[in-house]
Amino acid sequence: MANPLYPIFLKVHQLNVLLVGGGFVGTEKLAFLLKSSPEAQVTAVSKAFNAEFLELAAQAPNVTLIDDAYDPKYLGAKHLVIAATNDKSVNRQIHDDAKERYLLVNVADTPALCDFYLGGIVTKGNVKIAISTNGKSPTTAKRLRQLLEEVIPEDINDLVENIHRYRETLKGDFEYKVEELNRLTEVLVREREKSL
Ligand SMILES: C[C@@]1(CC(=O)O)C2=NC(=C\c3[nH]c(c(CCC(=O)O)c3CC(=O)O)Cc3[nH]c(c(CC(=O)O)c3CCC(=O)O)/C=C3\N/C(=C\2)[C@@H](CCC(=O)O)[C@]3(C)CC(=O)O)/[C@H]1CCC(=O)O
Ligand SMILES: NC(=O)c1ccc[n+]([C@@H]2O[C@H](COP(=O)([O-])OP(=O)(O)OC[C@H]3O[C@@H](n4cnc5c(N)ncnc54)[C@H](O)[C@@H]3O)[C@@H](O)[C@H]2O)c1
Repeated sequence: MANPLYPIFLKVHQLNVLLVGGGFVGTEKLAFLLKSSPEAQVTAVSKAFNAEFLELAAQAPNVTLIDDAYDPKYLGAKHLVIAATNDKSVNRQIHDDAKERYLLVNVADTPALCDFYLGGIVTKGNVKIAISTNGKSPTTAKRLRQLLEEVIPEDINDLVENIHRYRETLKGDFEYKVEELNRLTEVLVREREKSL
């Protein structure tokens, strides 16, 4: 089964996102984006915004609302585009205009037109896990997110912070640092193997 998706972790507070559509789906996409990245820079264009969308946007420092129908001029100076209107032909147009400009585009109602998917996201301090089902079952991505939120301990971040601090103290060449950090953390894998 082919699953060629390559996950990356975007700094959306330093990228410009265009979100078209301020209805149910637009709200869902904005909510998950802001949950993970509260300072995401988002320009939202829609003929109308629902109350929940307006409330979310009002609390976010970098969300700008534009009451208008989609126009290709809104693609200017953007890095990422999310099309979430309820008009398939408009969503298709946004896709085509974005591709013409080499922008990455997500069309919420048409997986085949997406350059990237938004995923289920688990955050525990500095640890972030993104989940996708290759576009096949968003409900499964949500359930896996909930499961991992439960089972991954909150103090996983203490481990990361401690190893980070130790890493900062390491002198020597790159090869030595790699060996030392691997030696130190080997026990994490070993203990797990023993308990299986
Ligand atoms: C993960 C999550 C992230 C987020 O939204 O940020 C996300 N969808 C979530 C929830 C969710 N979405 C839908 C349901 C209802 C049940 C169901 O269909 O399962 C539920 C569940 C619920 O709400 O309970 C309906 C739906 N979604 C898409 C379509 C169109 C289609 O498939 O054709 C339809 C049908 C519309 C219709 O029938 O009219 C499409 C996409 N949704 C994706 C992501 C991308 C694939 C991700 C992957 O690879 O798994 C992709 C391809 C594009 C995109 O949107 O990026 C978020 C959970 C976040 C969380 O809780 O942690
Ligand atoms: N990806 C997902 O997670 C997911 C989930 C459910 C539904 N969908 C699909 O997504 C689509 C959107 O559904 P919805 O429930 O959000 O609809 P909705 O009616 O709640 O919202 C649509 C929004 O698009 C805006 N809009 C319409 N035409 C526009 C234009 N030309 N320019 C700018 N804004 C415009 C409207 O003003 C409205 O705010 C549907 O096709 C639905 O099947 C996707």
